[in-house]
Amino acid sequence: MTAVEVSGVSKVFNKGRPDEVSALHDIDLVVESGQFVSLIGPSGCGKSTLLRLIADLVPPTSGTVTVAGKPARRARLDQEYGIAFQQAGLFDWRTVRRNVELPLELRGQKRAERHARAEEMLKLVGLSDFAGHYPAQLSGGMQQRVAIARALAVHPPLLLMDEPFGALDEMTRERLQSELLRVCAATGTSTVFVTHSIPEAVFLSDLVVVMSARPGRITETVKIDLGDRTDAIRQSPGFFTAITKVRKALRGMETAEVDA
Ligand SMILES: Nc1ncnc2c1ncn2[C@@H]1O[C@H](COP(=O)(O)OP(=O)(O)OP(=O)(O)O)[C@@H](O)[C@H]1O
Repeated sequence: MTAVEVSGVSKVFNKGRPDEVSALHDIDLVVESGQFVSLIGPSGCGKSTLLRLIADLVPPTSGTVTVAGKPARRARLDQEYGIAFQQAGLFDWRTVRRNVELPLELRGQKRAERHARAEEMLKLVGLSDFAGHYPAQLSGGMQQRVAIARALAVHPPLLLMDEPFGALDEMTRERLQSELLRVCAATGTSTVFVTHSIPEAVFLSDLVVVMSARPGRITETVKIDLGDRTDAIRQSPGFFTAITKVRKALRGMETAEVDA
């Protein structure tokens, strides 16, 4: 089954008003089960809007969005996906464990079950020792890991992430990228990931979707075939070749030479 299917989707904000914005035009996108797909493109090209459409946080003006074989609204109600945004969005007054338990509480899960699942997720992101801490006692990277643990707590088949590592330093960012891939592989989760970073998109993805400036369209999808993502991959010729390919696609120069 496909994880996400976006067909002929356009989005116009404030339609018919002077401040009308055509944010997305005729988007077709398929994310296969277990695939990691990144969205990249210039600021304002509609990456976040596309992610929000998949999450059913905004409705499309035209076209259809299917998640796990269901209309986006049904998928949202069934909690078919987890979301993690740039700000970790944790609740300050809840401990780390109780932040991770929140989506399970909303599902009406029993205390012991919630507890066990939260422990399992925190172990997965390497934060077992911090379960009783409050978010303010953690670094930004640790808070992001809690947000990822929370997004994964209900074992959603799909993870939607909007620049989750944007505010982090380069070393932490690279470490979390590797952790995220490990967690997704362990749980079989499909991911749609918005980023501004070409190396990040290439390192993480099976497919990098390149979008053009407003109204956002998909101009190219670049398949990334790098095998196991060890740290050594970041130094490999294949990694740099893929980066150049995405950069060319972003510049709209499929054939011309550009500096790598
Ligand atoms: N709720 C809204 N109401 C009106 N316009 C909106 C709304 N949300 C987004 N837009 C507009 O839609 C366009 C696409 O915005 P979006 O946030 O999706 O872009 P983006 O590619 O994620 O940008 P960035 O890379 O800067 O985060 C922008 O012109 C933005 O102003």
